[in-house]
Amino acid sequence: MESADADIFTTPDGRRIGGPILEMRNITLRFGGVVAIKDISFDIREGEIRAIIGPNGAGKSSMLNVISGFYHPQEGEVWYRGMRRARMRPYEVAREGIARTFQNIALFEGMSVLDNIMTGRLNHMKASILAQAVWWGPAAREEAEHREKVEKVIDFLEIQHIRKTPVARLPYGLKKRVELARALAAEPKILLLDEPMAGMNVEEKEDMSRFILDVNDEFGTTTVLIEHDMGVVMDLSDRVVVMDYGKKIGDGPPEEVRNNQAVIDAYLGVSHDDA
Ligand SMILES: Nc1ncnc2c1ncn2[C@@H]1O[C@H](COP(=O)(O)OP(=O)(O)OP(=O)(O)O)[C@@H](O)[C@H]1O
Repeated sequence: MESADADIFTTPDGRRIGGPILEMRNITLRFGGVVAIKDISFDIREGEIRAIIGPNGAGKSSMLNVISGFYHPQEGEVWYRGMRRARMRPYEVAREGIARTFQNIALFEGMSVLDNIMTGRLNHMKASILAQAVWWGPAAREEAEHREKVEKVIDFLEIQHIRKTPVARLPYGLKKRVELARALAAEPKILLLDEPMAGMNVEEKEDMSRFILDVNDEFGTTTVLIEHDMGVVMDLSDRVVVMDYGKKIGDGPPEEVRNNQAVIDAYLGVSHDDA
């Protein structure tokens, strides 16, 4: 059940869920004549794993792009940490603590894993690149601090063995893990994952699921994910928003959504009969 208010509670697996950290209020997004999102409202509570699902073209990526500041809705409000968010550019949203991964991996292929993850720290760098070049001493100190944060992420995601490897040489599943590492290196309050399991084999999915579950405990992060693998969504999520043709047709814990007739009709019924 969706609880009425911001009571703090603990999930069966021990994660503490707080009040809403992000609220989408009556969001409508149009591209010319196409209405990608139609008057959708939902909230994301601190510490929870919140999934957005729906058939192809339902508007999931558009919603993620509204959250990340890439798209600006024509109507509606985004409330973040109790305040209405002004229109912001993606880098400003990132600076406010919202980091994301992409459906198609967006890493620097020629750079090492470590250097890719370091780029996740850019928002935290006080000195400009130029200043860093000139004032060598402070910049070196700052770099050491960033390295420490990055090492924590590398340990957490168990990728020490590939830290020097150019990303281009990695198998797909590890690339996805490096993307997650880069997002985590930004120390986000909210982590947006766009199809984190896409293209992965079973073992890679299991690893990724474990990391997503543990991320809150380790870094205090709230996670929002789009995912097509229903098994993963049902296992991982605390609550699920279901979209279809830009509308919200379901919202609640996985078992509730799974039994929602509108959802079954639109999406789940045809291809999934897993218990
Ligand atoms: N930049 C854009 N310009 C025009 N139309 C767009 C744009 N982005 C999305 N749309 C349209 O908005 C609707 C929702 O698309 P969106 O990509 O958000 O769906 P989705 O649920 O993420 O789909 P998928 O699961 O296939 O990734 C679609 O009709 C799509 O064609």
